Amino acid sequence: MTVIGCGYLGATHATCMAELGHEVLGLDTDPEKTAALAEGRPPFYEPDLAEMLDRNTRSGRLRFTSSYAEAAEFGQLHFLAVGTPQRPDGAADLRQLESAVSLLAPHLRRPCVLVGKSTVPVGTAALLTTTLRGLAPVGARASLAWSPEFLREGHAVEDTLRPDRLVFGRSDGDGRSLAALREVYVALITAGIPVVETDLATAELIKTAANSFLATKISFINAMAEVCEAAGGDVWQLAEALAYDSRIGGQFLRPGLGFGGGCLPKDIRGFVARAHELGAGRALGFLREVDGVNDRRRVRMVELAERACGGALAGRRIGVWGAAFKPGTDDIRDSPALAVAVALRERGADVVVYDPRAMDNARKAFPYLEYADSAAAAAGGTDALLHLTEWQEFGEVDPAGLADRVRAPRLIDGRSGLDLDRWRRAGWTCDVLGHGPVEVDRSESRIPDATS
Ligand SMILES: NC(=O)c1ccc[n+]([C@@H]2O[C@H](COP(=O)([O-])OP(=O)(O)OC[C@H]3O[C@@H](n4cnc5c(N)ncnc54)[C@H](O)[C@@H]3O)[C@@H](O)[C@H]2O)c1
Ligand SMILES: O=c1ccn([C@@H]2O[C@H](COP(=O)(O)OP(=O)(O)O[C@H]3O[C@H](CO)[C@@H](O)[C@H](O)[C@H]3O)[C@@H](O)[C@H]2O)c(=O)[nH]1
Repeated sequence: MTVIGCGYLGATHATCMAELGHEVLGLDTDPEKTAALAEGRPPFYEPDLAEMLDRNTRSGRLRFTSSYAEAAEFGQLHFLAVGTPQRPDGAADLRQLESAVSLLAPHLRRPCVLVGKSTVPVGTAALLTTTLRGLAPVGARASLAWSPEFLREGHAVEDTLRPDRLVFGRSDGDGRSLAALREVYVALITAGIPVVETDLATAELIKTAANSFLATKISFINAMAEVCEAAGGDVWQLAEALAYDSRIGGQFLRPGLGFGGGCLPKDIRGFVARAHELGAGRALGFLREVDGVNDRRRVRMVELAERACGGALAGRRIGVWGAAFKPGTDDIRDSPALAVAVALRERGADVVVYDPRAMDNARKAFPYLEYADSAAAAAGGTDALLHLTEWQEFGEVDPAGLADRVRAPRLIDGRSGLDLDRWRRAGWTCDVLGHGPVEVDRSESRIPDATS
């Protein structure tokens, strides 16, 4: 099989497929990426991936190329894992997918199945089927299926090898695609992973619906945080009490700085845009509010920093702990932490950032921010310290040792994971996003995605 597009999703998928015993050829148009992968080095940080990649490249089961002719010759199953980033108008940009199918199709010589794994607006598989039919030689008998991916960065390997479910979407009467997918995933299916076999449109929709639900859950609890701030309630206790209700559950109910990353923000916007095209825009109106609540978390964080600095940020030094959009990854796409860091800088603060894994990516994207090489160094000499990505390392820092190094021992916690009683005992003033009085109407304010 081949895996076309070897980014966060594709490199992990290719490696895990090889781990399951398949012969895999990964293809990417970025030669630096394929060169690193071929040497067994992932071009990004993902726990457990490096060792598995190294093992499978050394065994020869996993290889990489940038040649579509080679890929067409190699496999009868071609997974499509290229990017579907957000367009300026909010819709999904499908050019990488269109290009991948257009480049592969003319080389196909024997019956094969293309399987989309990228996250797409409903109707994309039908469009790509037309492209495929137009460009593939008749004898190739190429068909297209859609099997969306649900892995989380930071848990990508375990999520690929032990997913909650598999979704196989295929066009009417295309038993060949289903048989091929069942064969590829036989080990997982035998282990009891549920499979939903459906049509192409439903498969595409399942993915965007899942991400929309997750985003909605996060924004729901962050909306409760806004109300708690106004009413003097404690959103953490509220979340805990909701989580005991097994119908609600505790996952994706952590209040704080909200969601970022290369998936949830763009996927809810792409879903809204597509629903409008289909004349079903009203059905997804609530997702705009989900997005709006999420934006306001970033605005609120900046306000808390401003207040902690006596009302003005100009000339103040602010330490930012975290650059990745969440712990466990070096991915900074639409990172809430960096959006806040950039907004503080724009308001005149000197901002110094530290992240255990995402420093290189952050430096490349925001060379004008200052970077420190440790959590303690980022805190040094600051007027306020912001905890914005909940890496375990930050929870292990001794606040007493840090208090002497800062200009003022003020912490603002935008995430969970710090023992704030300990920080307070060490002399720190601690504000928590989600507590404290609301002072201004933020309905019109917005901090745009700093990484777009
Ligand atoms: N990152 C995740 O955790 C995750 C999880 C589930 C689904 N997804 C979805 O998977 C898709 C890929 O996401 P990602 O995070 O891996 O993106 P990414 O940007 O990290 O990877 C995309 C890769 O495709 C390559 N590429 C672009 N055009 C190409 C072409 N024509 N031929 C071959 N390679 C090409 C790029 O060089 C890049 O390496 C998106 O649709 C995303 O929404 C991502
Ligand atoms: O209770 C929570 C849970 C998460 N987050 C934030 O939400 C964002 C997304 O987190 P997560 O969903 O764990 O990360 P992703 O790797 O982006 O994974 C999502 O996006 C992928 C790409 O579509 C899907 O495959 C996954 O199923 C889906 O969880 C991050 O910024 C988190 O900090 C919260 O603020 N509160």
